[in-house]
Amino acid sequence: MSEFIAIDGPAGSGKSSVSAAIARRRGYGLLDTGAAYRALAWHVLERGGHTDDTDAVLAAAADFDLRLGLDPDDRSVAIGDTDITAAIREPRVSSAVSGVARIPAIREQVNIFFRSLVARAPQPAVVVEGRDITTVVAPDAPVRILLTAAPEVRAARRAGELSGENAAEVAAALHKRDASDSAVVDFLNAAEGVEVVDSTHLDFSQTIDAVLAVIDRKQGAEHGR
Ligand SMILES: Nc1ncnc2c1ncn2[C@@H]1O[C@H](COP(=O)(O)OP(=O)(O)OP(=O)(O)O)[C@@H](O)[C@H]1O
Ligand SMILES: Nc1ccn([C@@H]2O[C@H](COP(=O)(O)O)[C@@H](O)[C@H]2O)c(=O)n1
Repeated sequence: MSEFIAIDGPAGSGKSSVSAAIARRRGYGLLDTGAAYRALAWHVLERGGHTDDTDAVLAAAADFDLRLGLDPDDRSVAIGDTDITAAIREPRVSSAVSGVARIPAIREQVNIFFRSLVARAPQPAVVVEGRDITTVVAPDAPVRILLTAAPEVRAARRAGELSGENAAEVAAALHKRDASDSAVVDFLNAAEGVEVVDSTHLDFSQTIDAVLAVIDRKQGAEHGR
């Protein structure tokens, strides 16, 4: 049985990039749970629907052949035979995704999918990153981390990735998404037993080291090392 390494945090906190680096370094799997929500949002839009329309989201979810793996070196996402790896990162999907994430039945459906992926994983552990992994998906995971950074730092990092986008608009969209998402699950405050790593004053490499230090300490305690 593969072990959960649960990492939550707000948008742009470094969850995906830091988790991928750690999974590669340790030979673990990587599960980007946000990619599943994004894929469903893309699917709703592709069917001509709107993610504010609960019936349209539920209908899309009933016909949702998501292909999402655990290989940190293969971050591809598909629905059936359609590769949507790049499409799910487009601003139109980022703006729509909170609409699918607010629906409890959708959260239950994707959580069943996540748990079954980890249960069948060939790796000894899977780094699972998202918003509710430490609290809902794997509240008993031996390693639970809230990765955060100051809002203006997160916005600047995200704006730095998106060439051609207006920095103020990128920041506004990121904060709007956090506001919508945090009304559904609390990923701004650490639940009991969850360790906080704040990367506001850390560079990328220092952040990886800080997260690895928590993982090593928690796994050592769990396995009596
Ligand atoms: N400590 C850091 N210092 C500098 N840049 C960082 C740091 N951590 C992450 N980054 C960069 O910040 C950007 C956002 O990181 P990433 O996409 O991993 O965040 P995320 O939490 O997964 O965001 P989202 O939830 O919006 O998908 C990336 O370009 C990443 O390389
Ligand atoms: N555990 C999760 C993960 C994600 N979401 C929703 O998906 C959106 C995209 O996530 P990213 O990590 O790719 O930014 C996010 O804004 C949430 O709406 C979620 O609800 N729970």
